[in-house]
Amino acid sequence: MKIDKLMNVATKMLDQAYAPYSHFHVGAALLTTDGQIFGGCNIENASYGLTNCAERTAIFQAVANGCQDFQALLITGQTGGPIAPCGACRQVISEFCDPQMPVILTNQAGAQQQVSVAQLLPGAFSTGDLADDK
Ligand SMILES: O=c1ccn([C@H]2C[C@H](O)[C@@H](CO)O2)c(=O)[nH]1
Ligand SMILES: [Zn+2]
Repeated sequence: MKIDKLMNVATKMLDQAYAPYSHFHVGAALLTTDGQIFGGCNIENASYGLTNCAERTAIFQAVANGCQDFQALLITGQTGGPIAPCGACRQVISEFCDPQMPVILTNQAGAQQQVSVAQLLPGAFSTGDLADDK
């Protein structure tokens, strides 16, 4: 897998982050099954709750460009250890990525931890749960 390439893209994304409130920059890089890479950064708002995380920016960017098949996601930030995606991102990742897809959690100091989508959000609410009600 192109982990080095994903790390380069995610690291470049740190410079695009719009984070005037937290000053905490996050970058993500999403690899499609056909080999394209979509980057994402966090984008904050004066109405704090409207903030969009780097992971969701990358996924939405890919979907808006016609890609919904993914093989890996890498996330990086200025954390002490591997960065931990928030609950909202875990839910959105679960919507678009297979439970077994690798997610590589990193920081800028060289930490790297690989987990699966299922490990990030065990028992995720999904489209199948909606059908149960009908
Ligand atoms: O995995 C993460 C964790 C946090 N953030 C952003 C949201 C906010 O802009 C800032 C501080 O929470 O970092 C992300 O983009 N991804
Ligand atoms: Zn998030």
